[in-house]
Amino acid sequence: MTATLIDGRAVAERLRERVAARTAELARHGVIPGLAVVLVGEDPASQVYVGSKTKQAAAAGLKHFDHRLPASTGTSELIALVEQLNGRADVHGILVQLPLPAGVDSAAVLAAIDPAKDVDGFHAVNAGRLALGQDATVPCTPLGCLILIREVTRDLAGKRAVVVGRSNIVGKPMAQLLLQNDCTVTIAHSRTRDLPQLCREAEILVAAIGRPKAIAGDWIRPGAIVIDVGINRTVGADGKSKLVGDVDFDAALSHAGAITPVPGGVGPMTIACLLMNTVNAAIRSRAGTLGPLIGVSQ
Ligand SMILES: Nc1nc2c(c(=O)[nH]1)N[C@@H](CN(C=O)c1ccc(C(=O)N[C@@H](CCC(=O)O)C(=O)O)cc1)CN2
Repeated sequence: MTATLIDGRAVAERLRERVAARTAELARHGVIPGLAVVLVGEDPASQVYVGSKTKQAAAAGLKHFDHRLPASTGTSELIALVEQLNGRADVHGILVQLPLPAGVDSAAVLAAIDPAKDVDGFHAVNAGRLALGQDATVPCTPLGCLILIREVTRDLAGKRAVVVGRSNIVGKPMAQLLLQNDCTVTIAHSRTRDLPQLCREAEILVAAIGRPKAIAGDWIRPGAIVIDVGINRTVGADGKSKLVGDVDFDAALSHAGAITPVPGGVGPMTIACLLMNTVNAAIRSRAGTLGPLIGVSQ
């Protein structure tokens, strides 16, 4: 068996087209969704991600407001900026790029974001609403993973899903989304016993551990849907820098039914979902007057 590749770049492009179309409709009502992007320090990967976010926001017709601050910026200064952005009518979404420099209290900064403008879905109010099955802004990476899974099958009810990784921004919300879709969900982590055997039970396997090729090919149940969230920079045999996922992709190809590549899988979906969340925040800000939210099911 050779797995079908799930093309995250193509799915993200289609989602961005839907975002752009909805943004154009909002513009006819005088609303331009606005995204404030806060980048602290000089982390090279963060600079690339933030650059892609602002470029893609502009291409979809959103406004973006860039705040690039030195690594020496303190927690209280950042909170003051967030509070100022909370008060602006032209800012519908606030994104604080992570990781923040050591010494900044990230939790305090994220907690300062108005939950209605929390387009990353990291605020406790949104995490709580998601857990309760209420209308919530869902973190971009797990939302992107769900959309990719639904590209393969809409028949999720009763499926055995294993999420490897228990972070607040990927593992836990991913598990909530799968649960909402009637999967039987297990979250595995570094203390899980017999991880290979647990993974072999998974009809849907989401790997979000941040360790290159940690999931071996023979851990994968034949025909499983494998979603690889890992983006690990390694050095290839040729001495060049190479991105690899948390799954041993080459080995997994002969076991999985469908699999996301790295790069070109989950990563592009993260940014497309951020744009979707921002447009949805703009729609919600006008309490029912601007029509439906962009959904995952179209
Ligand atoms: N505030 C946030 N910070 C971070 C988030 C987030 O969702 N919100 N997620 C990650 C980084 N991230 C977005 O910010 C992100 C990571 C990767 C990609 C992506 O498109 N990756 C490409 C490869 C790009 C490369 O060459 O490095 C791919 O997988 O194809 C997009 C966004 C941490 N911080």
